[in-house]
Amino acid sequence: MEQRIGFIGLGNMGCAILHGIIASQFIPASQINVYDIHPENGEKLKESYDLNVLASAKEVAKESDIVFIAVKPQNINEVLAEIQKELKKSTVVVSVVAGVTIKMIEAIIGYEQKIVRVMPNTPALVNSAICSLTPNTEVSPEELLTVRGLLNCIGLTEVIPESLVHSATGVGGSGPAFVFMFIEALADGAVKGGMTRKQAYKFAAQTVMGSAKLMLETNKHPGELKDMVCSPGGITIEGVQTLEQNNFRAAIMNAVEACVNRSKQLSGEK
Ligand SMILES: NC(=O)C1=CN([C@@H]2O[C@H](COP(=O)(O)OP(=O)(O)OC[C@H]3O[C@@H](n4cnc5c(N)ncnc54)[C@H](OP(=O)(O)O)[C@@H]3O)[C@@H](O)[C@H]2O)C=CC1
Ligand SMILES: O=C(O)[C@@H]1CCC=N1
Repeated sequence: MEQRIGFIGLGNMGCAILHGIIASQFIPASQINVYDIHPENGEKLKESYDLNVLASAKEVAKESDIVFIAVKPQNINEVLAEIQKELKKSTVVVSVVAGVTIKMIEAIIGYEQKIVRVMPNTPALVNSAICSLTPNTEVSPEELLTVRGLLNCIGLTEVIPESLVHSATGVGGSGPAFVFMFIEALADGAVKGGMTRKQAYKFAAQTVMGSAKLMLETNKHPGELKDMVCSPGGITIEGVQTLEQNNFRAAIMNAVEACVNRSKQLSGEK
């Protein structure tokens, strides 16, 4: 891949994507341009990778063919306003900013600019992300394929209509936080039973990872996989009943719904 990739915003999400891309060796670090308002964030990356730490968002926009915007929603407008004049017509702007719609971005950098909204998640750091992609009409199928190819090196990808990005945010973007809470709670249960914290985290994390891998690789329904664990008159079904009595599923659904609603609010939807 000859394209030069730019990152504006080197926080949790920007760095997770960047580390994942470099670890995949899909492109050399020398083809990556980065900028963060905190110079130390770029300097820290420079200690590990031979990438280009630039002095402004403008320079990243000027020197890159694909520009990832990975700042918080409250900061994106200033970034877009700053880079607008530097963007080439051929540059693809990739926004991972939750709740900020393509129209909101076009309103600042222009309706002819190529934009892809992406909703990634932090497992990008270990090349195990799920990223949704939503292009505007300026992005050609080949250009979308290029961006998708880049994101395929950090995990799974799915092209979705913008109407589904709120849900992708709730389940994919925010989902890892709920999974980590679940892992912590699983481990607490094991610690209550006498396991050390370290052992409990290892069992809990591997159980979640293994269960997800089992589902993704067998394509079996989660209910069927749950039933495979619940021996008749056995142990697991006791726990399942407890979770049902405590509205476990509803609690998770409500958490995703809360994220969807917040995303809609950020997008100016009712
Ligand atoms: N974290 C996640 O799991 C996910 C995040 N996202 C999205 O990714 C984006 C970034 O999130 P996250 O990485 O968590 O946030 P972070 O705050 O960790 O990272 C953003 C970085 O950009 C910096 N920044 C702020 N303004 C500018 C600017 N004008 N120019 C350059 N850098 C700037 C921030 O500095 P400062 O700290 O001073 O603001 C910070 O260092 C958000 O829009 C979020 O919605 C999407 C999916 C998942
Ligand atoms: O919490 C947030 O706002 C970001 C977007 C999705 C995950 N993290």
